Amino acid sequence: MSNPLIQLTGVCKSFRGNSVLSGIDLTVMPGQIITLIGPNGAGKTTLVKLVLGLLKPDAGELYLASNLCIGYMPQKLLIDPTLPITLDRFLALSEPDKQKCQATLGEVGIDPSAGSQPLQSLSGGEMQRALLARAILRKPNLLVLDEPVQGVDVVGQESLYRLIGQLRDRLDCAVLMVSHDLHLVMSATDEVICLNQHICCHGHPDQVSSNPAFIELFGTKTAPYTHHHNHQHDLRGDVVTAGKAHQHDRSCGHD
Ligand SMILES: Nc1ncnc2c1ncn2[C@@H]1O[C@H](COP(=O)(O)OP(=O)(O)OP(=O)(O)O)[C@@H](O)[C@H]1O
Repeated sequence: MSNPLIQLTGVCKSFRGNSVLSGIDLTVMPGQIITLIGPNGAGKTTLVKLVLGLLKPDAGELYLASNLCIGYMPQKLLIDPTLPITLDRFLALSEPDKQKCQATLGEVGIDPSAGSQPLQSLSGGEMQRALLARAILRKPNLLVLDEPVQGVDVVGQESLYRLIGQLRDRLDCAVLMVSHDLHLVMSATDEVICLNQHICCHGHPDQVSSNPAFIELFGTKTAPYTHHHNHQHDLRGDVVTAGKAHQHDRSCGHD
């Protein structure tokens, strides 16, 4: 059996005496996709920063594998609107080989000719894909993604999560990501960790969605509902049946 890439045992973190994380146990195995989910202020980004080594735990153990190579995608990147930087130059800061950068752009679904565009001119979805391209340039064995679909419309979110799954398969890397929407990541994750300063519950997304601790945090209305697809969606995400589009709910007759 392979060794973990990351292992946290009993990790605690406080800021100015306020406990933000306590007793956190987390193991990330090679190839595994783990999603951290929790309300605002739950400590998700703090946990990510501990994994990245940007913060030190106050207590507990943090083990990082010696061969660990992390590709990080931040929640958002603030760029001065007057800064003259193209997408190509932005990627060159991480990887000087232009061909590799162009190939990576293609891999995340951006036309490589967009590389000459100012970074500030990219749409929200393109920017997230550009950040993902930068994160995978170093061929990491762990991708850390802090709210990767932020600012992306619902159809784009699904396709970005699909892309993350494809990248995991191709790069054979693990993924640790933060999300606010369990519904959307249901099919894209192997394990969900529901965090609210401590780990409230964890496991396969199906188990977590019916866990009382999850329902207490997110309510039954947001508890995700899943279905198997035997139908098509239109561009807005509605289901197309016999030429008519409708939105999914629990009363749908189809799978
Ligand atoms: N450097 C810091 N100094 C003081 N407090 C901090 C610091 N970093 C985070 N906090 C506090 O820790 C708590 C957890 O913050 P964190 O950003 O980890 O939450 P989160 O779950 O990622 O939230 P969100 O979903 O809103 O992004 C918040 O109350 C925040 O104000």
